[in-house]
Amino acid sequence: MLRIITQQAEAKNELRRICDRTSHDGIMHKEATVREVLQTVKRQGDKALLHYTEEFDHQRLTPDQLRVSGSELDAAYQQVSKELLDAIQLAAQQIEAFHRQRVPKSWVQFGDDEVVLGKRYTPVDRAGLYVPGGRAAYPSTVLMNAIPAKVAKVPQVVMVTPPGLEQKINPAVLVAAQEAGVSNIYRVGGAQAIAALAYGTETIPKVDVITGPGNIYVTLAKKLIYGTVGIDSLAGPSEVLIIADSHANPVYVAADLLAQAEHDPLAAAILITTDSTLAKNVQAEVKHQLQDHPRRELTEKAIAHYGLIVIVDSLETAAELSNEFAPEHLELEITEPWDLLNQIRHAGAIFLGTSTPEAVGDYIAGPNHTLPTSGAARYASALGVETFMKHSSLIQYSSTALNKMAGAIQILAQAEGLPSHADSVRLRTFGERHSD
Ligand SMILES: NC(=O)c1ccc[n+]([C@@H]2O[C@H](COP(=O)([O-])OP(=O)(O)OC[C@H]3O[C@@H](n4cnc5c(N)ncnc54)[C@H](O)[C@@H]3O)[C@@H](O)[C@H]2O)c1
Ligand SMILES: N[C@H](CO)Cc1c[nH]c[nH+]1
Ligand SMILES: [Zn+2]
Repeated sequence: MLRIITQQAEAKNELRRICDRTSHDGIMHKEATVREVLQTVKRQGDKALLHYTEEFDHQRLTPDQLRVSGSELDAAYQQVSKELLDAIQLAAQQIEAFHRQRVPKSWVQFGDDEVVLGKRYTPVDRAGLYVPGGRAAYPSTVLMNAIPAKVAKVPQVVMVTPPGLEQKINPAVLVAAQEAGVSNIYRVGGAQAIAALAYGTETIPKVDVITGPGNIYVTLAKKLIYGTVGIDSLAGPSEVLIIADSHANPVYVAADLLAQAEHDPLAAAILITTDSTLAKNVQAEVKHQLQDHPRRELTEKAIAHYGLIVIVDSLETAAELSNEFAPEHLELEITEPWDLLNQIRHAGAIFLGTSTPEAVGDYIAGPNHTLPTSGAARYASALGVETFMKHSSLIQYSSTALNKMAGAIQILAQAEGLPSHADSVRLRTFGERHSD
């Protein structure tokens, strides 16, 4: 049952609890498991991957099965319908068109005294994509991760994904990977896959950056491994927060809540509304739509633990509560969504108006669906081309410019107790060492 809350203080507490659901005490024992998995893969390589795949995915693999073979990749095309291939290709075009619009560009600026400053963008050498595959297959996530990497011109893009039942990865995932130019695919999921990409094993190459969403184990592994390797963001169990007024359709609102809840028992689905009738209708509609739901058990779990309806007195209050939650997806199902937009400060992706279900963004609109969750939208953003790039600062000084700045540099260096810093400037300008 989706609960309805009317008290602001209670709503704030509940929203905090839901936001923190991936870090509360009950989850901490999972962190211990993940730490052990990371250490064991670091020490034992492929042997550990096979061990954990048997333990967590219940699949017994041989070392040569870790890498998906060319014949399996070819066969995948025979196993997807023409309609599915067309949809994958359409989504790929839309995602590529969106991501090509804002490719970071190197720049230089010429200032006074022949000073040149700038930034030079370069791709990472090797990227590793995590494509989830525990409770659903995600060909859309392949595209959302591989296409920005390709646009960034990353020379080598590899992918990991859970082995699937009977060692068979969903063929749509394999087709999407080929359409998007992934060079190698490895049959391993969970924290062990993240460890393999971060440390490298006999079969899987060590990468420079790991991107892609995943469940709590994957997300904890990314958090713990950061620094050994770059990561995109903490894109964990999905969440949606919908702000709706009396004009919203309860049938659509309920469907949009369930569309995120069905991802994971740890998914979150929240409605904040100014209309108490809508609240009751959505509550009834969620119950109705769950009746024949093919993923009823897990969706009901998410709704029961991390589902919520809050009734508020104004859209301003709704925006304020939403900002505190910082949702992965925010839907504005209100008559004037653009008017409320300037009050929204934190959200991974914002869907405006009643004809924009979040699923449009999951599959086809073009913006990336790999988004920060559990409050990370307060400081992080959607995956993008820039995730696969870094920039080097460019600085060139003439002797005139150096002479002008020499005094200030030496004073700062002395204040920091770093005499050689001061010398490196003084020797070029006056020719005396600090000891002279
Ligand atoms: N935020 C985003 O951008 C975004 C996008 C798409 C999907 N998602 C999320 O991705 C997740 C996909 O989850 P999933 O489970 O379907 O697939 P997944 O691939 O993320 O996780 C499956 C893996 O988890 C590991 N695992 C399962 N139980 C374990 C246990 N008890 N101990 C240790 N490891 C264990 C297994 O090795 C398995 O391969 C969902 O939470 C979904 O909401 C998020
Ligand atoms: N809603 C997910 C991000 O939380 C992305 C997705 C992929 N396929 C379906 N949905
Ligand atoms: Zn989704």
